[in-house]
Amino acid sequence: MRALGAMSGTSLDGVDAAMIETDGETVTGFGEAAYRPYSDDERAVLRAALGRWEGPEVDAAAEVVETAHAELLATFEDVDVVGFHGQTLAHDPRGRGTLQAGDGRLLAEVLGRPVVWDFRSADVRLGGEGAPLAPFFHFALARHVGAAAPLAMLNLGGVGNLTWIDPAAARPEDTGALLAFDTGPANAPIDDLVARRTGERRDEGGALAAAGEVDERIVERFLGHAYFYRMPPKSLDRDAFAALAEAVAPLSDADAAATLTACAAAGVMRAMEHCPAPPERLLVTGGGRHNPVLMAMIEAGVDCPVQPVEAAGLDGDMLEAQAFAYLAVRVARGLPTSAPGTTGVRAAVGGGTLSRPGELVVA
Ligand SMILES: Nc1ncnc2c1ncn2[C@@H]1O[C@H](COP(=O)(O)OP(=O)(O)OP(=O)(O)O)[C@@H](O)[C@H]1O
Ligand SMILES: CC(=O)N[C@H]1[C@@H]2OC[C@@H](O2)[C@@H](O)[C@@H]1O[C@H](C)C(=O)O
Repeated sequence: MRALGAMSGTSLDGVDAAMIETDGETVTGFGEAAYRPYSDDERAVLRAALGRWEGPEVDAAAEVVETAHAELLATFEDVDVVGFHGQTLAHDPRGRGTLQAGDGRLLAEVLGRPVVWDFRSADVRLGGEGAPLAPFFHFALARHVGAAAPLAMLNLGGVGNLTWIDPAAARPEDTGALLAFDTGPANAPIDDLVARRTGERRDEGGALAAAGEVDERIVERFLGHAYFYRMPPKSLDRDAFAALAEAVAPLSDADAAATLTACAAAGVMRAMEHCPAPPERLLVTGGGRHNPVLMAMIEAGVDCPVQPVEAAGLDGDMLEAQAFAYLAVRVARGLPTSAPGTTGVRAAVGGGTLSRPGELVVA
């Protein structure tokens, strides 16, 4: 199938969309990709809805998400199925659940294509974390690149997530094939700091962090957070570490950026200790791989080579969009998308709702 995936990540930068060819098991090809940034006004609407479960802010955010996706996804041709992640506004799997803004029924109508959406709710209902979901795709990619030994994949988005993969397993849902979980906050606290202090959107190339000194006491206190004592699988809300912003408030811009970057790296180092066997290499995807200071700190703290996914011929800017294309095909085929090793769900489950054009009833 020619599947189109779309991801609007926790960094709130914009929508990534990418085509892949797959039967939901093997990836047979990669296709075009496109990106649509949110305008400052749109981003403000999304930001105002973060942490909310309902109300006018959430409705306004959903409209922004739907409009941006409709514009971007309509530019693709020959699409058999769309995987639409939406924008996570709130994530509390052990409490109120998980909320991704954007109605897939509406998108199916507008695009005239079947759309798979709401990927996380079923997993949460069955006792899972609802995240991360990219690991089943990471398993397919490990096969695609011909990995012969266990490897790890790290996504450095707003939040970080790690997947340890045994490519010798027959299927991703098999016991021992995958271990996945969120490592901690990654770029989100850095982006928020930079926005507050300088009005910029990110610490371009890690320049600010490179000019600062890490406050090790803050990093140590950060690692004392209960999250790091939980066994994986486990997942995080974007703003779960809000206290970090207060901790670095007294520091200079550069020292604060360096310290938050060190915290992101420290979360990854802790995470690597959970790998069931030493990985041959750590492949890094997501925007954080463009930050050389963050990459150097991670490299200094783990025992295996650390490389951007491009070293394996993959596209680290589009990998999550591709993941939701892949997962859409799995849902369409009735295959599972998460398992006890990836989300802690009680049994392997296929999460996602398939909506076809013509199903939407407007009251
Ligand atoms: N050149 C760069 N220099 C420094 N940081 C960068 C650069 N490019 C991207 N980033 C960081 O990467 C972030 C975007 O990463 P990405 O698109 O992977 O996140 P996301 O998909 O929104 O998040 P998540 O994976 O948590 O859902 C930016 O907000 C920024 O912090
Ligand atoms: C609830 C939610 O949207 N989680 C995101 C977030 O961003 C990174 C990390 O936290 C990961 O758990 C997940 O996204 C990726 C795409 C995933 O599900 O694999």
